Amino acid sequence: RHLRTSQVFVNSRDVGNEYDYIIVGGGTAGLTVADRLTEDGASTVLVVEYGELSTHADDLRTGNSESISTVQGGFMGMADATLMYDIQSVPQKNLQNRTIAVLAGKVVGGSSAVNAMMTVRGTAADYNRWGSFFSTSSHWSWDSLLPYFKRALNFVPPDADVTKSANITYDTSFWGNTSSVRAGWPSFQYPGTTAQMDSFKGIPGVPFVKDSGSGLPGVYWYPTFMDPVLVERSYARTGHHDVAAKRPNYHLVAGSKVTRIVLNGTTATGVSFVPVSSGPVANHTALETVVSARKEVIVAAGGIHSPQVLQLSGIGPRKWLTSANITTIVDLPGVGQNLQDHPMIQATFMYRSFTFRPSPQDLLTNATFSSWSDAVWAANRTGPNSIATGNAAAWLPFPVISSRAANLSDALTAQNHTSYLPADTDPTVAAGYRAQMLSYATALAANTTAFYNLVLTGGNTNGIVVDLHPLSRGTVTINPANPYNSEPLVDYRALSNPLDVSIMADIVRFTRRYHLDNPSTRAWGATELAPGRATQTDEQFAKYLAETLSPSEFHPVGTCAMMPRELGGVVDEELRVYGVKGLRVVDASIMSTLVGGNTCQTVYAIAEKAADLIRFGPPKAATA
Ligand SMILES: Cc1cc2nc3c(=O)[nH]c(=O)nc-3n(C[C@H](O)[C@H](O)[C@H](O)COP(=O)(O)OP(=O)(O)OC[C@H]3O[C@@H](n4cnc5c(N)ncnc54)[C@H](O)[C@@H]3O)c2cc1C
Repeated sequence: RHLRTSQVFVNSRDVGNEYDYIIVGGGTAGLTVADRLTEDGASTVLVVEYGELSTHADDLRTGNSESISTVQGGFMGMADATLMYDIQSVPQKNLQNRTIAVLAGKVVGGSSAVNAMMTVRGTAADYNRWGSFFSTSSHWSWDSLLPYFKRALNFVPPDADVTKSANITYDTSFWGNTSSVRAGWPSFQYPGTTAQMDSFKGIPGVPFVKDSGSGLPGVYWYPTFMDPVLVERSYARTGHHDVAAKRPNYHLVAGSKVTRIVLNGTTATGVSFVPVSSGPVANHTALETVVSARKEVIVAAGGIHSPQVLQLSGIGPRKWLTSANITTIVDLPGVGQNLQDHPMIQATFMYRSFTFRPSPQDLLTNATFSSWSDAVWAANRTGPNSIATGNAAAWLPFPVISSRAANLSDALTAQNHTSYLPADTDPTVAAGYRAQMLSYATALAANTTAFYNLVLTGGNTNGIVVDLHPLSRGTVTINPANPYNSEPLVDYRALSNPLDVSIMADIVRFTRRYHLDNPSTRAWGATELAPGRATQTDEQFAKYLAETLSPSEFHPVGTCAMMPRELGGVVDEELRVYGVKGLRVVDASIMSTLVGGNTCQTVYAIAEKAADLIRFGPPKAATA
């Protein structure tokens, strides 16, 4: 059975024996790299993807299911179980043993098919930090990534009338216009959103930034991963797969799980995969297909599954591999360590006198507004239904939100960092953690890294704030009881570094200040619903966070970190796996430290840069 084009297969029988490149995972990064590598018309690429190609008849123009293409609300994809992996974290010791849903997209397009479409970058300091772990002349820096951010997305400015009425600012010099992945804007904004942004002027020191792509922290507008003409999600499948699938040198096999990278000694020579439909299988089963890579294997299975694929292939911490009965080919202690994600903290406020109309709540309570909204959507796909999760937020440095930035910075420097890692952590991984914490200690006291995120929706209630740089580090481990047929064990190790409580407490305290003790919001009459005024001290916050914290905003990174090997790194600056020839990792897992923003745009930029590293090698200055 062939799907859509002759290059896309659901049956391994149709796959060739040998390709120049094999890409494990047809997600955000994998499809970007595949598109770029096949642009020359000559290099042959096979993408092996666990999920299916969405061929739903919901949308005849793009073949996407409505769960994927619908923009409104931004959450449809993640609520569709057919598109998501079914993973629960291990019980979180510091969160009253709660388990947490680990969300990741399982479909051609990966998590870009199901994400909330917020199109943001981190700050320049976040990207410079990655390079700083190598040298001052590293080619991983804001300046060297900016061209790849521009290549990654095609920015389409917002409608002139909406721009004017909502006071949207942007600067196209930070954007490109060539990619088939679009950064678009809804054709409507709620007036309360602009008011909520302006109200940050009531707090001294809050920066306002003209464009979300400028690498600066502050309050700003940002676009949506959306095709502004179709008013549908724009993602790696529509922007890269659909482009590459027209080329005879691009093949993708869907519904196929890579079980291991095939190694000849310590050289990657291909991959082995099995049909997902076959259910549980033993390793080296008769069902497996082995395909050879003439040049390279590129692992792009995402922050949760890339470390799993490496570990199943014998590349990882020897102790974990031995316990799962897997022969160690390369003892690489960092594989699956250093898990980071953005914790979401509940801080819920409700306004009694929010007079800005219409507001998002009117969609539910005002029949006239909601009928108008449906009518303009039906007529020409405009109006409130073109908003995903919103386009405005505050991304603030720690000294802006906390009076104890210098104290917490000193406390972080003075910590015995290793004591907050699992007891058997390899010394190289511990050294990398220490380097990260020292870098964060500087960042906590500086105005260049955003720690605080509050999304502004224009409504009369607001409930979630995000810690953009948690200090705690988790793990992703193959399940020793059944490594080939179970999802990996994901342990966020939430709040394992106790300073996270202090930082998150200050994040909530600042949110209180914004809503309750701010001349610009006073008239709105905010009431605090959570945590409630009784929660004041760090100790009280520790209890509140244990009860309510979600350690994930679905942005897992760091598990195949780009760091020097002596700092527990898994890949070098060219994203090559240490100790293995012909093998790279290209996806969210290579971020050594989280960026202060949702991760998808950064993944696209990493993948664009990786495609150049693969085709042309490192930039000239870096090799000189
Ligand atoms: C629910 C949700 C909401 C989010 N919201 C936002 C947002 O609003 N804005 C934002 O910027 N970011 C958001 N993100 C994060 C962002 O989407 C991800 O960081 C990014 O897409 C990750 O890209 P990736 O290439 O690393 O992994 P993915 O895009 O997840 O790709 C990995 C691919 O590998 C496949 N795979 C895994 N294992 C195997 C295997 N063994 N064999 C074959 N294939 C395999 C997977 O099926 C998947 O297709 C969100 C993520 C989620 C899950």
